[in-house]
Amino acid sequence: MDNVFILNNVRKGSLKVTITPAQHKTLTHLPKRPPVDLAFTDLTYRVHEGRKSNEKIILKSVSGRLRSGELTAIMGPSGAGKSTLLNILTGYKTSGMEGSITVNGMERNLSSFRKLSCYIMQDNQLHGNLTVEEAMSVATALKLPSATTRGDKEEVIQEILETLGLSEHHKTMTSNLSGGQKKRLSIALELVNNPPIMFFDEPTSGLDSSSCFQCISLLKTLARGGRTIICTIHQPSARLFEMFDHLYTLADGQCVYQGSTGRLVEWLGSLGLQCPSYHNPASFIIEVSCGEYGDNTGKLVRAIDNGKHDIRNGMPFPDAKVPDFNNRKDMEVSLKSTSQWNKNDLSQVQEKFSDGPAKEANGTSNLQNGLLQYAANEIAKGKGEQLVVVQMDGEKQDNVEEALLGDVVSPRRYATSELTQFWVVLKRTLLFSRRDWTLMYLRLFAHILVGFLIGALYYDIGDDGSKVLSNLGFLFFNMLFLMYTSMTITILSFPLEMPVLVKEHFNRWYSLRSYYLAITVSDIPFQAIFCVIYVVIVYLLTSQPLEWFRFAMFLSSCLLISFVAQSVGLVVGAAMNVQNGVFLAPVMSVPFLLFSGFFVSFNAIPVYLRWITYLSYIRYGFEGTALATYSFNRTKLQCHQIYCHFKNPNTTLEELDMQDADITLDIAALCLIFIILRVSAFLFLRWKLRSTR
Ligand SMILES: Nc1ncnc2c1ncn2[C@@H]1O[C@H](COP(=O)(O)OP(=O)(O)OP(=O)(O)O)[C@@H](O)[C@H]1O
Repeated sequence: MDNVFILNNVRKGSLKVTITPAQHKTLTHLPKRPPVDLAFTDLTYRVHEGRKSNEKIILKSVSGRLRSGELTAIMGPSGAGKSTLLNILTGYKTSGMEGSITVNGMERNLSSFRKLSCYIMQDNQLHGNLTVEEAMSVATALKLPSATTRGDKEEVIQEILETLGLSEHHKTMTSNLSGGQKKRLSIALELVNNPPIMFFDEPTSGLDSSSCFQCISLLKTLARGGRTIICTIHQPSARLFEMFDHLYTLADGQCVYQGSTGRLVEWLGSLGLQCPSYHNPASFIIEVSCGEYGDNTGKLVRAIDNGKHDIRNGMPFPDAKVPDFNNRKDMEVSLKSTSQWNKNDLSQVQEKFSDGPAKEANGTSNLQNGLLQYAANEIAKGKGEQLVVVQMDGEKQDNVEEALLGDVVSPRRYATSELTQFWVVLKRTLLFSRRDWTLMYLRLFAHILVGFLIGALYYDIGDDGSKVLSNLGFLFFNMLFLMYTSMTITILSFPLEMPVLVKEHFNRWYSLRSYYLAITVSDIPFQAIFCVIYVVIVYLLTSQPLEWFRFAMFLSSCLLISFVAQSVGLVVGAAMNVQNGVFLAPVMSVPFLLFSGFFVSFNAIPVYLRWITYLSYIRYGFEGTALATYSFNRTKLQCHQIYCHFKNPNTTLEELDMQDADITLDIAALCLIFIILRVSAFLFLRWKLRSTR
């Protein structure tokens, strides 16, 4: 970032410093999007704690307006409800909310709104194994329509990276970027489709003062491009605070200030709260909200009408009295002042957007419309009716129709087809596997090492009639080893993907279906290769029958067991966190191991417990390998002792109650369990994504 900042605007008495980026960088290659204003009225958010009757109100009927072309800060003491408000405005939280949210004066359609907005969460949520350039390529491949040419995508990437000061680092791995660079990359990724509304949760957290300044000045530049930029921020320095155009302050779930940052001190002064000289106004409003100057929250909330008033530059302070909309005179006064505000707003907007000047001639503005609607509703409520009146500024309405209605008409939720999303996510996942070779080598090493160990332990026992019981132990161990290796890998790795998935899926990069398909398909070839290597080693070293069809059946059972166990890992990984999963998955497997037919034969199991054997995938795998080894008219085994009870393979099958078993059924059962588990994992993942919101 090489923005040069100029200081201006020295005012009488106190030094008033406005920091303005001297040189605006423009992003010319991004898709054109309309300016969008967001308003919320009487927003209440409740949660139930413990018992259902224990209700907690987090946001208490707050209202506000967030305008395009402005950088808005949502501030307040810890626990005031900033993140909650942001989560509601983004659409991340939807349940438990009351009140109305409008987009350019029209009731928000969440699905369309999410196409216009992006939410950049506090912890960046980036994949560390990609370079900046690769991460940007993935973002452009997913967020720009497939029709966009490769050249155009590259231009978009180059332009964004240059504007955000990341072009020097395009080959740097994301994990090696500094905190500020990671934040800029998060912004760059979302900027690809040029969302007109961008939400940031604590964009400056964890950054030093210089990076904070760079970050906020970047947000300011984005706002100056006509976007609506909203971020929560804890307690900015005076220098940062001055950079915000608009401040929305919460205290205890209520709005204590809404308006331009420049008028905060004056407004508080008018209410008898004098900000000490040389004191940071941002700190002062937080201190006031925390009650350090007495209990002023009620007074401030009433004065600002819980966010319905807006303290604008150059406008008289609103009457702290709440207008009575049943009183016609009050309503006329309010509407008159609103129309004045909007003329002012419009002239500001005209200055700001050289490419899209607002037309004063269009007259009625959104704020005025909001008030008109509010007034009409208030009057209607008095008569026991509910009116919904929506009037709009002509230009904005066109924009919204283009962006919102256009999207509603379009059946597509995403910029690209699900096939493209699948392909891009698959390629990205394979790239991670290539980059993260440690885990791959470990898995390969484990399969080879254990293969040789087992081969040495059970060396040459496969055709020995006196060692059939040991051979059955070998068959069972195979199941155990393949089950645990494939299951634990997924339990450990899948939940780590979750935060990035939440962000990317919420910001409409891809559908959950394409993502899930891609990540489930991506590991299957690796697991298959490891399994084949292991099976070849142990099959040969233990001298199992050297017939191709037996080997094929043996291998198929082993492969299916590892795929099914991997699916169990996916279900557990999708449904719970690593700690719970690591404990629960092996514990859950115990009944399946007990009822596998190795420890107790089917006929010896009490009738009321036999149903568990039908659910035990280990049983089908064990039966499959046992049949491959001893069924299909296998000739008698060699016997080097006086008497070998299991010399005849049929005796072994009888002992295991497998003489009537059919390997086709075992394979079919494993395939069915595999499909059921994969679908269940998808459903759990969908549930988890919804429940985290
Ligand atoms: N699901 C929930 N159940 C119970 N209480 C909740 C829930 N979500 C939020 N809260 C409470 O609501 C209040 C506001 O939380 P929120 O995270 O919005 O505050 P915040 O202003 O962002 O705080 P901070 O600046 O510390 O992050 C807090 O007291 C929090 O404990």
